[in-house]
Amino acid sequence: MKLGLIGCGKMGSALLNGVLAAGLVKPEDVLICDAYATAAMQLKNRHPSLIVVSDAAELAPQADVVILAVKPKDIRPLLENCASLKKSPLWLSIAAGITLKQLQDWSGPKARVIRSMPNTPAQIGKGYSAFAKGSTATDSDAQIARDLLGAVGLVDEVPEYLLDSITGLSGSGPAYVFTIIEALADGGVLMGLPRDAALRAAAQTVVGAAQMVIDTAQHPASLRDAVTSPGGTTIAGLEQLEKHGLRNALLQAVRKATERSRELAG
Ligand SMILES: NC(=O)C1=CN([C@@H]2O[C@H](COP(=O)(O)OP(=O)(O)OC[C@H]3O[C@@H](n4cnc5c(N)ncnc54)[C@H](OP(=O)(O)O)[C@@H]3O)[C@@H](O)[C@H]2O)C=CC1
Ligand SMILES: O=C(O)[C@@H]1CCC=N1
Repeated sequence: MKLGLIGCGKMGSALLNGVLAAGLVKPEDVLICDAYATAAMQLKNRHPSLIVVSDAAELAPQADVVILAVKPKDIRPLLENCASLKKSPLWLSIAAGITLKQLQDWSGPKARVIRSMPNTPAQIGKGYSAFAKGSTATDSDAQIARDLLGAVGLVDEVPEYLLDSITGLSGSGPAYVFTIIEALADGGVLMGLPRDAALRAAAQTVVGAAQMVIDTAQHPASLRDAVTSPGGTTIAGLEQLEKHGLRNALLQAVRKATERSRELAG
């Protein structure tokens, strides 16, 4: 399979680094391009066998599958520019908000399109992605999306209407969790821990707690109860989280981000 990547920015490079690390494709079978040439060269420096081409119109006919990793606003002109090419790849968009109907309208009625939403932990094989396929895409196209996204973490096929909420939760979610880790570490510093020790303790606590949710399949509330001794330290901390609205802050973050994803469709 010849894989193309259009847009070698933060998410495109995270995804490609993850796919290459997983060994799903060889770098010599991957074509890349970016409007900002330095972005493509940074990837090329890391994986010298990657093939750098000048633009999407040059890349698309040479690839079987193309990951579209440009900003939502750049998708339409890019696809319309490629719609008249003789050979069309399977388009795998990761753009927030851009719908299957838009992808199909802009790429032409025969084009095969998939809309997906990965997240940056894909870079280390710990991503979460969801995708939905367009009406002309086949089951084997869905399998390709499952293989590519699955090479860098967990993946689910979902009805398209769920993808904005997925974007608000797991697409944007790493940023919420980074903020939580930073704030936990600040708390440790406030209480006298050296900064590096506080950051290490905070990050590993988040990793461990998340892994327990996945491995034990227990409800988070039940796992939390096991930490929370009567009259102990944890309940004193939890009281403050409730008082200062952490739970509602996270609910509202996912709600706003989901609404923003819906707005991005225009
Ligand atoms: N960042 C994240 O965590 C996630 C992002 N996404 C989605 O991924 C997409 C990319 O986001 P992100 O990586 O953050 O963005 P970046 O801005 O980091 O990367 C996009 C790159 O694409 C380039 N580009 C724009 N137009 C073209 C074109 N026609 N041909 C080739 N390259 C082009 C841009 O160049 P220039 O800057 O010169 O325009 C830029 O270098 C977005 O649609 C976003 O919604 C999805 C999941 C998570
Ligand atoms: O902030 C954004 O719009 C992108 C989409 C999901 C994560 N980052």
